[in-house]
Amino acid sequence: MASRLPRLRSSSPTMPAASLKRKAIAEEEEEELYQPRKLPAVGVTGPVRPPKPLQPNRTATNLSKSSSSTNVPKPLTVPRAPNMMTRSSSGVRGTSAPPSQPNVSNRPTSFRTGATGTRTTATSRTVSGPSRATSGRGSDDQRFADFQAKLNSLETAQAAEAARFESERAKVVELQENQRAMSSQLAAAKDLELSRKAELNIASDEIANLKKKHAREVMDLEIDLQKKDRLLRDANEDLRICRSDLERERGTVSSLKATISHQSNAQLTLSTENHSLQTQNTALHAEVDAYARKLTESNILRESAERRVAELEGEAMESEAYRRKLHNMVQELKGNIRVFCRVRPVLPSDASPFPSGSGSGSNSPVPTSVEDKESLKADMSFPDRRDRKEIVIRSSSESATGQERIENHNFSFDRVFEPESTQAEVFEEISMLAQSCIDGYNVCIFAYGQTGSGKSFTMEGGSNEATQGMIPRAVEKVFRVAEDLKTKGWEYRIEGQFLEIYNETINDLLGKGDFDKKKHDIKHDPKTGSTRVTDITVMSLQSPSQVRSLLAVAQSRRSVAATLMNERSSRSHSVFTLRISGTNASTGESCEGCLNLVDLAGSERINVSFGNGFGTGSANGGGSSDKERLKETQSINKSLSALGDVIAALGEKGDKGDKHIPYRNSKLTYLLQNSLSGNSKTLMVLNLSPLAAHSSESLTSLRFATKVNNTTIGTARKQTRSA
Ligand SMILES: Nc1ncnc2c1ncn2[C@@H]1O[C@H](COP(=O)(O)OP(=O)(O)OP(=O)(O)O)[C@@H](O)[C@H]1O
Repeated sequence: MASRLPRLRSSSPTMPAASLKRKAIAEEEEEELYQPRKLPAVGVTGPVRPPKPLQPNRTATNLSKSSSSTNVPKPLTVPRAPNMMTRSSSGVRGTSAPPSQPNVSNRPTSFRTGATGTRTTATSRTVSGPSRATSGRGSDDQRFADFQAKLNSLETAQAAEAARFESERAKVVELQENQRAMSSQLAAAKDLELSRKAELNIASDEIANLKKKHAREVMDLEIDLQKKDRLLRDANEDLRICRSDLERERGTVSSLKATISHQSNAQLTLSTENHSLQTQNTALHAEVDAYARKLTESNILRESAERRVAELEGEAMESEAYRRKLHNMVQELKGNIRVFCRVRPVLPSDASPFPSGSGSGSNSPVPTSVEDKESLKADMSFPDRRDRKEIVIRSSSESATGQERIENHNFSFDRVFEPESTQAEVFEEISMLAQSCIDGYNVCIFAYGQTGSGKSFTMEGGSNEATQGMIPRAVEKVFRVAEDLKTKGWEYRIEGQFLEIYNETINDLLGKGDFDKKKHDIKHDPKTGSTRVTDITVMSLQSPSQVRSLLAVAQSRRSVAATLMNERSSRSHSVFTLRISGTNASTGESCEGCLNLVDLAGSERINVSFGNGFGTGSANGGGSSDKERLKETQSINKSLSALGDVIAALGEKGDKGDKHIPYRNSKLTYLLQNSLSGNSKTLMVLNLSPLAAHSSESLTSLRFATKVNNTTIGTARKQTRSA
C-alpha cells in the first residue's frame, strides 16, 4: 500500500510564485514608470486631469514586511512519523484521494507561504493503511532529507532572493524618488502647459478680434476704394471736359491774339487820334467851363425869377379867388339868375339819319370816323380861355344880293363848358348852391335845351361815378355838409320827391299807380315859404346811395309809360326836389331849404321871341296831325312860355317893384314859385347840341339864355327862424 505524502503547493521549486508575480508586477510598474508619457495635444480643451500621486508599492510594502519577518527564516517543524494506529479521523484523507503522483517525492510536505509564513502541517495528511507506513520509513527519511536539503537550498535561494529584493527595493525607492521628482516636474510642466494654453486662448481671441477688425478695415478700404474709383472717374471726366475746354480756349486765345494784334494796330491809330482829340477837348473844356459859369449865373437868375413867378402866381390865385368871391357876392346882391352853358360832345349816333335832337329820339350807337364827326360839327369856338365865359357861333347866310354872309354870334354867361368838360367840373361850379340849401336857401337848378342836347345827362348822368350827374352829386354834397355841421349842433332831416309834369299833369315818379290818373295839387305855405304836392311820395333819405335807387325807379316808371311815338322824358318836365330841414339844439335855430333840380322838356318845340315876354311862341311840332302830340306840344310851349314870363316879370319887378308874377300860368312855374322868387338862388344850365344841323336851334336857345342871364330877380334870402 502506497503511503500518501503531503503535497507541496508551490509551483516553482526555486522561487515562490507570489514573489515571482510581485517581481513581474514591479518590473511592469518600473517599465510603466520609465515609459514616456504622451502630453495632451495643444489646444485640446477640457479639464486636464492632475497626475495621480504615486501610490506606495503594495508589493514593496509586503516585501518589506515579509522581509522583516523572513530575514531570519524560522526552522521548519520536523514532521512526526505518522501514527498509523492512532490516526485521527480528522487527519485521514478520504480513500477517494487520487493515487500518488510520480513527482510527489519532490514536493515538500509543508512550506511557508512567503510573507504570511502560514504553515501547513504535513502531518495533517495521513496515509491510510499500515503496510505503507512500515515499508516506507527509510525512504521517508531519505525523502525528508532530500526535502530538507531542498528546503535549505530554497532558503538559501530565498535569502539570495531577499538580498536581491532589497536591492530591488532600493531601486524602487530611488525610482519612487525619481517618480516624485518627475511628478513635480510633470505638475510644473502641466501648470506651464495650462498657462500656455490660457495665453494661447488669449492669443487666439486676439487673433479672432484682429481678424474681425481686419475684415472691417478691409471692407472700409473697399468702400474707400469704390469712392476713390468714382472720384477718379469724375476727375477723369472733368479732365476730359477741361481738356476740351482748354482746346477751345486755345482756339479762342489764338483768335484773340490775332484780334489783339489787329486791335493794337487800331489802338495805335486811335491813340494818335485820341491825343489830338484830347488837345481839342482841353480847349473845349475851357469853353464849357466858361459856359458853365454863365449857366450857373443864369440858373441863379432863373431860380430867383421862378420864385418871383411862383409868388406872383400865388398872389394871382388869391386875387382870382377873391375876385370870384366878390363876383359871386355882386351876383347874389344883384339877385340875377345865373346861367351856365354846356355843349355836349359829338356822339357816334349823331352820324345816323336821325341824329339826337332831331325829334326822333334815336340814339343808336352808329360808329363814325373822326372826319365824319368834324364835318357834323357846328362852327363853335370858346375864345375866353381864362374865365371860360364866352361862346361864339359862326353862321353863314345868304344876303339879299345872293352873297354869302358870315356872322359871328358872341354870347357870354357865368360859365361855358366845352364838350370835353366833365360832370365833376360842372358840379364844382354849382356845389356852393347845393350847400346853400343846407344853410336855408331855396335853390332851383334847371336844365334847358333842345331834345338830345344833354339835359338828362347833366342832371341825372350815367351809371358810374365819373358820369353821375348833378342830382346824385348835389345829394352827396348835402349829406356831407349836414354830417360836418353835426359838430356844430345841427341835426338835419332830408326828404326827397321826384315828379314829372306832362301835359300840365303832375305824375309821381316814385309812386305806384298809373300815370296821368291821380290828381296832385300844389300847396304853398306863405309863412314858411315851403311848397307841398298832395299825395306825392316823399321819401326820407338816410344816405346818398338811396338817391341812386330812387332815380332808377323813376327811370323805369317813365320807360313803362313811354310809347314809340312818345319819348316821355323829352316831352315832360321832371322835377327832383330835396327838402332839408335842420335844427340846432344848442342855439335854438332852425332852417328849411329846398333844392329843385329840373330837367325841362325839349325846348325846340317853342319858337319864341323872348323880347315880347316868352308867351307868343308856336310849337315846332305843331304840324303833327296826332291830337295827343299836339296836346303835349302845346303843354310844353305853355309851360316854357310861362317860365319865360315869370323870369321876365321877376326882372321887371326888380326895376319897378310892383309887377305881377304869373306863376299860376303853368304847373311848372307854380310848382317852382318859391324857388324862382327873389328869395331864391336860381341856376339855368343851357345844354347845346354841337351839331351844325342844330345851329339855328342852338342860337335860339343862346338868345333865350342870354336874356335870362340879364334878368335881375332880387337878392336871395335865407329862410331861418329863431326859436
Ligand atoms: N356831356 C356829355 N358827354 C357825353 N355824352 C353826353 C353828354 N351830354 C349828353 N350826352 C349824350 O347825349 C345823348 C342825349 O343826351 P340826353 O338824353 O341827356 O339829352 P336830353 O337833352 O336830356 O334829351 P331829352 O330832351 O330827349 O331828354 C345821350 O345819349 C347822352 O348820353
